[in-house]
Amino acid sequence: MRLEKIIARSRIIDLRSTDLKGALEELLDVSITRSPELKRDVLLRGLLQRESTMTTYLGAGVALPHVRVKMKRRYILAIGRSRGGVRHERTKTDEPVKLILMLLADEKARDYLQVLASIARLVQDQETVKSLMEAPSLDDLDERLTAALSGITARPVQAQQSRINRMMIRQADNVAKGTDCSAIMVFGDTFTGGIEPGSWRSVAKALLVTRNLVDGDNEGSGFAETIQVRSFSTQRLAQLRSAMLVALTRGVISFNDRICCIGGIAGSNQFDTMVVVDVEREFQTLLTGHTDLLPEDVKPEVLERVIAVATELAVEGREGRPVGCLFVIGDTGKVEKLTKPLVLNPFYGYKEEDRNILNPFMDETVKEFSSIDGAFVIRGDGVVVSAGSLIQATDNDHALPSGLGSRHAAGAAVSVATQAIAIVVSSSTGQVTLFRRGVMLPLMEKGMGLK
Ligand SMILES: Nc1ncnc2c1ncn2[C@@H]1O[C@H](COP(=O)(O)OP(=O)(O)OP(=O)(O)O)[C@@H](O)[C@H]1O
Repeated sequence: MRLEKIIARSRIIDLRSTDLKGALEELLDVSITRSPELKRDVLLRGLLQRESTMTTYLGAGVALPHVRVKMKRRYILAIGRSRGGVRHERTKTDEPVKLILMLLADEKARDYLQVLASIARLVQDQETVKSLMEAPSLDDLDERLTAALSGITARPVQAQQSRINRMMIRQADNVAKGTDCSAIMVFGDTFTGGIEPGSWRSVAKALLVTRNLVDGDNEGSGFAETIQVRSFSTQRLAQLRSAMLVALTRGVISFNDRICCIGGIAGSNQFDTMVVVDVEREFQTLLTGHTDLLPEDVKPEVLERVIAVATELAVEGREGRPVGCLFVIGDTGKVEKLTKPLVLNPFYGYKEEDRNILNPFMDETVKEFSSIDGAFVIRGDGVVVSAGSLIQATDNDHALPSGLGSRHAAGAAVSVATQAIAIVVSSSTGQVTLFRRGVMLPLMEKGMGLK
C-alpha cells in the first residue's frame, strides 16, 4: 500500500475550530463530499466514541483520530493544521493539538493497523511534524507530507557518496563475494534521510534495514528487500541481532545463509562497521535442533512489535526510573492454564482491535501498565489477553546465569512448558532477553556493543 496515495490536497485544511468536535466536523466536511454513502453524524459519533474509550492523541501536539466504517474507498485521510491549537481533553499536559490526521477506513481494509501504525510512526518524528507545521502554505504541507509518506525526505542525501562510504560499500561487495555471503545487510539509518533510492549498487543481493516507513515497494531502490525494525538499541551488535531475527521470522533469510552486514552509528552519515555472520551459528543456541524460531501461531510482526516495545522500555524506563517487564507471546490456550491474575485484568472488556499490540496506541498503554507486577500474556495475532498475570510454570532443567531472578525464571519456564516465546526486560540491568524452549537469547545487553 503506497501511503502517499491516500493524501489529497482537497482534504488538507487550516482549522478554524478550537475544540476537537468542531475540528473533526471540519475534517469530515472535506472528507465525505465525494462519498455520499458516508454520514457525517455517524462518523462523528464513531470518532468521538473512539476518543472517549482510548485517546488517539500521540503527544507533541499531534492526534490521529480514526474510525472504521463501511465505505467504498479503502481509506480517506484528512489533515487539519491549527496554529492556535485545538483543545483535546485527553492530552495529559493540556498541550493544544496542532496537527490532526483523521483516518477513515473501510471495515474490510485488512492492512488497517499497519496503515495506522505507519502514519503514527511518521508523525511521532518531531522533525517531520515541525516541517509540516511550518509549511508556508497548504500546498507545501501537501508536498511535504506526500514526500514523507513516500519515504522520500525533502533533504537530498549525498552522504553515502563520501570517500570512506564508497570504499566501505566496495569492500562489502568484495567481502560478500569472497566469503560466499548470500546477501549484504545495510543499516540505512546510518544516514539521516536514509539511503538515496538507486544509490546502492552492489553486485551481491542487498537488504535494507531501517526504522523508517516501509511501503513494500523496492523497485528502483537497489535493494531486494527492506526490513523494518522499529526500535533499535544504540548498540550495533544488538541492532544486528534484532534485524536478523526479523529477517528470519519473515523468511527473508534462512538459517543456511551467511550475511555480510554493514552499518554505522544512526545519523552519523558514515559506515564504520562490517561484520560477517553465519546465521545458524548466531542463533544456534536458540534452535536446539529445531528449525522453527517462531511458534506456529505467532505472527512475525507481533514478535517485532513486542521486541520494539521491550527495547524502548529498557532504554527509556518510565518517568526516569528503570522498569522490568515480562511478555509471553503465543500458545495462549496453554499459557492461560499456567497463569493466575495478580490484579484485575486492565484489558478486560476492550475490543480486540483496540488491545492489539499492533495498534500504535497500545505502545503507551503497555508501557503505562509495565509497572504492574506480573506478565503480559499476548496472543499470536497480537491481542493482549491480560496484564498482571503470575506465571506458575517451573523449569528445573535450565540453569540461568546468576543475577537473574524470578522474572527471568518465569519467562524461561513458560517457554519450556508451552510453545510461547517470552521476552523479559530486566529492571536491574536493562537487558532484554528472549526465551524459546528454555534457551535464552540476549537481544540487548547493557554495556555491550561497539558504541
Ligand atoms: N512467576 C512470575 N510471573 C510473573 N511475574 C513475575 C514472576 N516472578 C516475578 N515476577 C515479576 O518480576 C519482578 C521482579 O522479580 P525478580 O527481581 O526476582 O526478577 P528478576 O528476574 O531478577 O528481574 P529484574 O532483573 O527485573 O529484577 C516481580 O516483582 C514480579 O513483578
